[in-house]
This record gives sequence, C-alpha cells and structure tokens, in this order.
Amino acid sequence: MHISEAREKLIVALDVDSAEQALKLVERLKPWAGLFKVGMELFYSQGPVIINELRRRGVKLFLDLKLHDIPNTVARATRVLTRLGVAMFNVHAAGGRTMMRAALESCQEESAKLGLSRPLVLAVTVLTSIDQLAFNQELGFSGPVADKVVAWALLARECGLDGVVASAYEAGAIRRLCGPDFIIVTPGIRPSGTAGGDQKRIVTPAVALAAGASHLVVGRPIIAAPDPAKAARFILDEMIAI
Ligand SMILES: O=c1ccn([C@@H]2O[C@H](COP(=O)(O)O)[C@@H](O)[C@H]2O)c(=O)[nH]1
Repeated sequence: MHISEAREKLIVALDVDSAEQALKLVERLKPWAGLFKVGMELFYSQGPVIINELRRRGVKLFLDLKLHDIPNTVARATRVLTRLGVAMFNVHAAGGRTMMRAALESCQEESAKLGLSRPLVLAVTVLTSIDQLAFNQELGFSGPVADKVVAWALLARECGLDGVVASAYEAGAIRRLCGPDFIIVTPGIRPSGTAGGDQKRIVTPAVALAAGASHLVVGRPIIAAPDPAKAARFILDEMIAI
C-alpha cells in the first residue's frame, strides 16, 4: 500500500475540548490523515461552530456523536447534523432497525433538499472498550461479542447504512458477510508495544488493515504524543508495512 492510500484510511480523533487545540492538531496532522473525528468532548464544548471552522480548513470530518434514541428524535437530530456538511456520522445499532432507517431517510432527504452530498451513515456495534466478560456479565448479553457485532453489522447493512464502527477482532467476519464496499471503521488501534488503557479489543494498525478494516480511528497514540505528526507518520508506516 502506498502512503497516500494509507493516509486516506487514517482518522485522527480530535479528543480535546478547545477550538484552539483542535485547530492546531489539524494544521499539524493534515498531511498525515484523511479524516478528522469530532466526538462528544469537542462538539459538546464548542458546538456546531467548530465544524464550520474545521471545514473551512478543507478537512473531511467524521462526526462521532453515536446517536441512540427513539426513531423520531434520531431522525430530527440527523436532519440538523446533515446540514453541517460532515463526511460521515454514526448512530448506535442497538437503537434498532426503525431507528437506523429513520436516520438514513432523514439524512437522504435533507441532503437532497440542500443539494449536498449525503454523509455516510455508520452504525456503532459493540464499543471497543467492552471485553467478553463485561459483555456477558455487565451488559447481560449471552454468547461471543463477535456474534453480536456481526449480527448488528448485517442489520445495519439491511437498513441501507454504509458501514459500521467495530473492532478489528470482528472485521474479518464483517468483511466476508457484508462485502468489499461495506465501510468498517475501527477504533482500538494501538501501535505495537503500547498499552490499551480503557480500550479492550485492541490491535496494531497492520493487524486491523489485514483483518479487513477500511478506516482506522486513532486518538491518544497520536494526539497525546510529544510529537503528534511524528506519531501519525509512525502509524502510517505500520499501515503500509503489510
Ligand atoms: O467502539 C468505539 C467507538 C468509538 N471510539 C472512539 O474512537 C476514539 C479512540 O480513541 P483512542 O484514544 O485511540 O483510544 C475515541 O474518540 C472513542 O470515542 C472507540 O474508541 N470505540
């Protein structure tokens, strides 16, 4: 894989609470990342203004707010988010079929109305911070995590969604069952030899790509590094090593 192809697959999580920090990271990391992820911390502290600020810098954005509510509420929230012009956003697969369909339909309608290209809609499956024990004992699900992730990926595909957020542990099965064009965004990425912290289903960048992930989400290993650009470059090197 060429480094430019790896760059398109790397999503840097802007997990900071100020516009100044986010914009500084984007300026430093733009050469090394194809997308930037705005999650709850940045969006809740800065609001939609930060999306406009970032878009003005010409970067593609993944709005990671993980919508999960009744279908009507999610549809109405989706309508508003679609106006922001992000490249992708997500909802929880656990919200069910009607909710996922409502999100997609509302996003399609609003994009068409505004003449915008439709953002990709992804379904969050089982969070990468959940291990098998917590999945069974705390959340009360029976069976392997992977079975639930794959079932939710199939449901998301049936609802017409563009892809899922899932760990690399499940990426191979999702890729086989959902096909080559299905988007698999994979957080829980840790460069070899680094600790996972709160992340439980973790793999290295090379392993995630080999498993079938289409995009890798990396936060702390890049943004908390002494030199974020060097850390991003290191991750790209691990990605192209496969
Ligand atoms: O299952 C999920 C869904 C989303 N995330 C998000 O990805 C990043 C990962 O950050 P790291 O610092 O690289 O651990 C973070 O913004 C999460 O909210 C996830 O980790 N797992």
